[in-house]
Amino acid sequence: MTRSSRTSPPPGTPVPPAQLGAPPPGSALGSHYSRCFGCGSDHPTGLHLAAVTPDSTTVEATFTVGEAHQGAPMLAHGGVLAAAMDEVLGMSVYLFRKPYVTARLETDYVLPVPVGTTLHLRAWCNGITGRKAYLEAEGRVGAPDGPVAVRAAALFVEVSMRHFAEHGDLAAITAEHQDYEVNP
Ligand SMILES: CCCCCCCCCCCCCCCC(=O)SCCNC(=O)CCNC(=O)[C@H](O)C(C)(C)COP(=O)(O)OP(=O)(O)OC[C@H]1O[C@@H](n2cnc3c(N)ncnc32)[C@H](O)[C@@H]1OP(=O)(O)O
Repeated sequence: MTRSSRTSPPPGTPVPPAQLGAPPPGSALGSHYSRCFGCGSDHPTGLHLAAVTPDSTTVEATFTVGEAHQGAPMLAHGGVLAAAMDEVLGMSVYLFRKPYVTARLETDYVLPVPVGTTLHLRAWCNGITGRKAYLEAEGRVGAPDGPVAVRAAALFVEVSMRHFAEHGDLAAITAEHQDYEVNP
């Protein structure tokens, strides 16, 4: 895809290996928050993405475009597709066992995506330097090797758990995240 220098790792940056504590290959990845628009099971109109990691460093998920996701009649809304890409990108960087947030998200829309289409999503990390993680994702139509409909590249920035405590809902975080200490 056409990526800006802001979502491309500096030349020579290695692809990070699987982290100690990452889910083993083949694991299903749970939701990071039950009311998340992307993956939360309690979100009434969310995307309900459920993902697996085949190798502890990349993420795969499927997303079937429904009538609630339309922009033009019976075609997926681009912002919904970007949200699905953001979610799988976020899930993939979460494999590195640190909290990150999206700082920049670039999206190429390659094919129109009709309602009823199942997109096979995949996301992976191209490199991490300091707090910055450089990620990429694609969505393919109908099968893991189907035609590419959407591509995305992103810069995620590592934050401390205080980011979520200061700007969000500390009680909701602690209720669902015993894996992170909020005030380390
Ligand atoms: C609930 C509990 C969860 C627990 C943990 C589990 C999480 C599991 C998540 C799973 C899935 C998530 C789902 C999708 C993820 C979202 O959608 S996250 C929500 C959307 N994103 C946001 O709200 C982020 C809002 N932005 C910010 O808070 C701040 O701008 C940031 C991104 C934290 C950066 O601020 P900062 O910490 O002050 O850092 P700053 O020094 O400005 O930048 C650091 C570096 O990044 C660069 N940078 C920053 N922004 C940009 C940019 N836009 N373009 C290029 N470079 C940039 C800076 O130039 C700097 O580079 P260096 O000088 O170090 O070379």
